[in-house]
Amino acid sequence: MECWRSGVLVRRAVRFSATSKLTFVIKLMDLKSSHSSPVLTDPAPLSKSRLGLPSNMAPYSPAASPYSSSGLYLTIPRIINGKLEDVRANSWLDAMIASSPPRKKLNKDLISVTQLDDHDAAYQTWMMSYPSALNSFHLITSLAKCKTIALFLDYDGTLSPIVDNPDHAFMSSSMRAAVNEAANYFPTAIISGRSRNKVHEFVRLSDLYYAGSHGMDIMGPVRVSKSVENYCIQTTDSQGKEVHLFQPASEFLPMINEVYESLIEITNDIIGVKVENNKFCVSVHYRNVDKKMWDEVGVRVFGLLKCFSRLHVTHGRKVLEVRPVIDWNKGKAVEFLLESLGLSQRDDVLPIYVGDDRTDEDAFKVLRESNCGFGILVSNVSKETNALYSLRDPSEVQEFLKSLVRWKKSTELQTEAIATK
Ligand SMILES: O=P(O)(O)OC[C@H]1O[C@H](O[C@H]2O[C@H](CO)[C@@H](O)[C@H](O)[C@H]2O)[C@H](O)[C@@H](O)[C@@H]1O
Repeated sequence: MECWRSGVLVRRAVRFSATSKLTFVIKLMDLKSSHSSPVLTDPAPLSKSRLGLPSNMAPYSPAASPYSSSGLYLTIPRIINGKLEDVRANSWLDAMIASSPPRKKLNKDLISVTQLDDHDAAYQTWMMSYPSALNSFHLITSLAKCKTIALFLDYDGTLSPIVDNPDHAFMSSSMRAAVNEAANYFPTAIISGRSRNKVHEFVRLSDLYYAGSHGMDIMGPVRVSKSVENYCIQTTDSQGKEVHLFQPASEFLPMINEVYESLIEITNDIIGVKVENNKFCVSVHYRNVDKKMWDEVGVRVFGLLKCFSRLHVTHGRKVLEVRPVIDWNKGKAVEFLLESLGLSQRDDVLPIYVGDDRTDEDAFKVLRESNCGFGILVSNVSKETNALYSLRDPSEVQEFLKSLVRWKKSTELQTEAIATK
């Protein structure tokens, strides 16, 4: 594959795969020319010294990249001996299938009783390690006693069910009411892979915080914490309220737009592909693509990305996510929001993160490792995870949120009764 020269944007014909024998005209960037690019010459956009934040906000380290420098191999997590391990895969298709477990639509007419039993047995066994947050509710509330719960919620697959058309992933009004009530009682943030504006359009609630682009676009409270303040732009939200905007990947914006245009161009002949601009990242959906063409989608996306050394691809639910290679993710966003809210490093705070996707694992891991809160994985299939508890689907998430509010109201009533005695 050839790229462009001397930092000048040119269009070139690129042969993507020997099998398809198709030639596409796309815009590409030359790694060599990167030295003359204002976007690429800068060091990583977020560095320890520049941000002045703890080591957990350190810049991206190539050694930690899931991709080799050649871009030919990627590491994907697989369950080996019951543990999450990185294994190398050189097949796009393998990786895409491995990281996109099928949505479980049980058609009992088509699935044999044995298959159903096997699935249920595996799920029940898995739930012994990741118990239902509903069944464990008393344990959870005993942990939360005398503490402030901070709620972090993923959007797709957590607050809205997974649907074929990403533009139609609407939240039910009952879920909206449950989230709204929860936000009245607990500091609450939505952390999504979507652009912040888009997830806000879906949720349409004002009393919570939003982090879009997998945490790379955070609108949070104006906070006294000096450590985060310097990296934020003070602005006002749609209600005119003063807020802080934190966008650690802002210098990637031109590159992301460039790649977005190219991805549309190189995939427009594959039926079912949808390319979504999520501001600081781009999603290439293949949910509606014939399975025989998944490989081709991967070849084209990874082929294009070879020419963008500062972008990489992660896997979501039947989606390839193109992202800047900075050490920033949903886990970092949780830490940042806790810090902004004045809730970090406090024994009287219990952060709870609810999510369904691979990208949510970063947040689960942060909570698990800091030992200050926990994750709840939304899944109706067994999966290796850093979460502590599980919920089957968004309807159980809704029930969990309502239960938390009921519990909080009753503890407040009890406190009031004691105080008036
Ligand atoms: O972090 P999230 O809020 O979970 O966002 C992750 C991606 O979610 C969306 O895609 C997923 O949901 C779609 C709607 O149900 C579904 O069609 C798609 O197959 C899923 O991957 C969203 O469209 C992506 O941009 C987000 O990155």
